[in-house]
Amino acid sequence: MVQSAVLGFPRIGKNRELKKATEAYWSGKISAEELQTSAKNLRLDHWKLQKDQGVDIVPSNDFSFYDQIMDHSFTFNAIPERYLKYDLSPLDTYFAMGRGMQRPAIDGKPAVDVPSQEMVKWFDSNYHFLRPEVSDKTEFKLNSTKAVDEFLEAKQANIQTRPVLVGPVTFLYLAKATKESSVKPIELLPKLTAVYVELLKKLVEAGAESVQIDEPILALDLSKEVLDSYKSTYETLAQGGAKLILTTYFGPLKDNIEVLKGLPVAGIHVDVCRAPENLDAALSILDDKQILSVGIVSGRNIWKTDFQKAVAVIEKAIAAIGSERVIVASSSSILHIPHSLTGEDQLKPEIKRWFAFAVEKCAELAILTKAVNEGPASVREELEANAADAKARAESPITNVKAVRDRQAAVTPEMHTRATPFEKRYALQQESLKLPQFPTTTIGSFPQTKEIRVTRNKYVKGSISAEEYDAFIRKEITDVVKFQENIGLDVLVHGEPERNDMVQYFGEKMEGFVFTVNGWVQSYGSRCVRPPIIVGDVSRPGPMTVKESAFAQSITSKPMKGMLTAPITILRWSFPRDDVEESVQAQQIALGLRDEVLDLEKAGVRVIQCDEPALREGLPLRRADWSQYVDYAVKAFRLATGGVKDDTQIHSHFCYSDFNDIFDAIQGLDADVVSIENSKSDMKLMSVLSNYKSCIGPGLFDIHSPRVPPVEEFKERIDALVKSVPKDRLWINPDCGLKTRGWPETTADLENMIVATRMARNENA
Ligand SMILES: CN1c2c(nc(N)[nH]c2=O)NC[C@@H]1CNc1ccc(C(=O)N[C@@H](CCC(=O)N[C@@H](CCC(=O)N[C@@H](CCC(=O)O)C(=O)O)C(=O)O)C(=O)O)cc1
Ligand SMILES: N[C@@H](CCS)C(=O)O
Ligand SMILES: [Zn+2]
Repeated sequence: MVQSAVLGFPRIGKNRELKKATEAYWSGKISAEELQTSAKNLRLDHWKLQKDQGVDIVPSNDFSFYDQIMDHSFTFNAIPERYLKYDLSPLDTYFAMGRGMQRPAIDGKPAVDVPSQEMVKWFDSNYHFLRPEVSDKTEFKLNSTKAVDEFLEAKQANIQTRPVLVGPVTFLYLAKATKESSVKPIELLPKLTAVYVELLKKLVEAGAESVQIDEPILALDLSKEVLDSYKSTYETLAQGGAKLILTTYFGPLKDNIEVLKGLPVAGIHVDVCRAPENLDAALSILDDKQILSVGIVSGRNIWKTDFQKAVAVIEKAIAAIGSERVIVASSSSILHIPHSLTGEDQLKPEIKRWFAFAVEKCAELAILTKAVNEGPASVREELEANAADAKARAESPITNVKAVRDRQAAVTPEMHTRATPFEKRYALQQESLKLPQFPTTTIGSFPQTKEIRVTRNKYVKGSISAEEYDAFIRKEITDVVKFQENIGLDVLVHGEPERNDMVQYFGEKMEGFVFTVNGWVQSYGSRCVRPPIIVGDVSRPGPMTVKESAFAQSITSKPMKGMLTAPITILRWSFPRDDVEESVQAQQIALGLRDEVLDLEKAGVRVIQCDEPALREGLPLRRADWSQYVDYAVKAFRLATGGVKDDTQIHSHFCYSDFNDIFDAIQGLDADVVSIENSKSDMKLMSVLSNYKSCIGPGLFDIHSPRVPPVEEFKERIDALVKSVPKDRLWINPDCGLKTRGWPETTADLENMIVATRMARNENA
């Protein structure tokens, strides 16, 4: 019999219970025990839910208080010394690794001041993980039995789960070596693998029938050294005695499939949503006992699975190896999609029928499994309904809007190019903006206070009027503008108080998108987003930001930066269509933004920032596919911004990435100023900065942490930057927007940043 499996379930909870409980713990409103109880209840709910939908193999240890990779750092004792010296509880040590900690000495306990670990994107998704840090001094040992405890917790509730571990090769590949270390992380594999064996033995003792071991890096281009390490690593892991299902996802395995041949694992999992060719590749290397887990229900998008096509794929696997050896699975963890469609009653029924969220994906897995086990007739109604939904979507008029397609057909190469080269137009901008050396600015958002969120919530629910909400937003903008003037920033922002989210807000203003009320997806830690869904051709019916930016400019003599989200970020942080190329969707969004940019310019806004933080994460996982992506991504940005006058200054912003990979693309955007996250990545940008041809503002402080760097730290960072960036090209700014910060630390951060900038100006005048 074929079995169904989920590789990981969203942990945040139907109503973001985990977010609320963790944040309540951080603010001292609930105890550690209360937090643990909430987490336990959620885990139990989620196991039951998956079982109730009919899933055979449900995961455990997919739960995390902050991030599953950080859980592994913690489990295997890859905890940098800086988190251990304060004698914090294990839970607080863990959270300090995730979000840093800064607190004064209290009750005889010493003051704590420690930044968080580096946060990076999980492959090409909008989820972020905390990069493990290792060194030759790291003493791997079993520091936590979380995986075993959660397995036993489920067992106690009579639910047999399959524990999930991130594989040791992936863990070390994603890790970085501490500065003092002379060892490459991957060289630590033998030491780390020995501890994995210990953990696997414990899981087997506890009763685990099989263990899911995730090696997603197999979808990347890998060096021979990394590929060669699989054989010895998995031969050692076999000593743990667990039946291992080695899990790959997010892309084609291509030649990497060869390293899986002959590995002592019970089975392998491949993603056939992203890469249908993985099926044949996997079938070609399995031995005559190994299981094939077919990842056919997408863990990355919200579209209903095409049952007819999926059944054909599964039947092919069954024909090749027999039904006892086939598992029908989600393509990856379904962490990346919202919890459930229940309650999304605002969605038009004719569109809602196109979607499946996490709970519905579980039901899809059960239906597909039944279809192949008991024959299509056993689920005839479901198959017919699914086919009718697909047909209705294909025939919907919103998927092909003539006016949008005509406009796309009329795009010319000239529309992508500014009239004058950077050097000349920057001189004109300097003349008009009159900015000092090392101009200071922020990335756009200021603290989204409880009051802002609650007021917006009232407006959305209709308990305050549009006029009252507008007046509230104007007051917020006024306060933020006055604050920036007082503190001495040079290029101001309006603070983005009217925006629920930098992508959702724009989606809501454009045609072609739909929205959820509760479709939250974890982005990092307790932070969630509600990605809009692109269902049809996209266009912009009217101005989206002009009212707020023009108002903000009208109340100050300093330059006000208009703030937009750029095409690729709108596309990537939404759920894109799967029936149209992403390049086409990016161009549609770009045309809408082009109109907005020109309207802002007309309204007297002389500096316009188009944030493109998702540019790096959009890079395909394989280098061979990069140039095609970079080409349309860069064109989309240039189409959005290329129509402005010479003295209108275009900014862009990037965060959370390894920029070395996209440096040429960033240069290709032809923006006048870019701000780039830098503070947490050990200033690793420095090596490429001197090659950048326009102005650049490497971020000076980490906005994810409440920790306030002292003036000296800011000054050291500026001094280091002055050595790499020409003095007339360096801008000073934070890493990213300040929306997640409170006002006290925002004020202190910016004050310190400005004091340090003034010191640097005096020294470099
Ligand atoms: C820059 N980043 C972003 C990414 N993706 C996006 N789509 N958007 C981004 O900004 N990816 C990379 C990074 C990830 N960083 C972040 C940073 C911050 C958040 C965040 O703060 N998320 C908020 C939710 C934001 C939001 O949608 N707010 C709405 C609804 C607020 C709300 O919860 N309202 C309550 C009622 C009010 C109350 O009592 O507080 C409710 O609905 O119950 C709004 O402001 O209107 C978060 O809270 O997690 C995300 C990613
Ligand atoms: N303008 C946005 C960019 C975040 S990446 C902000 O400031 O929040
Ligand atoms: Zn950012």
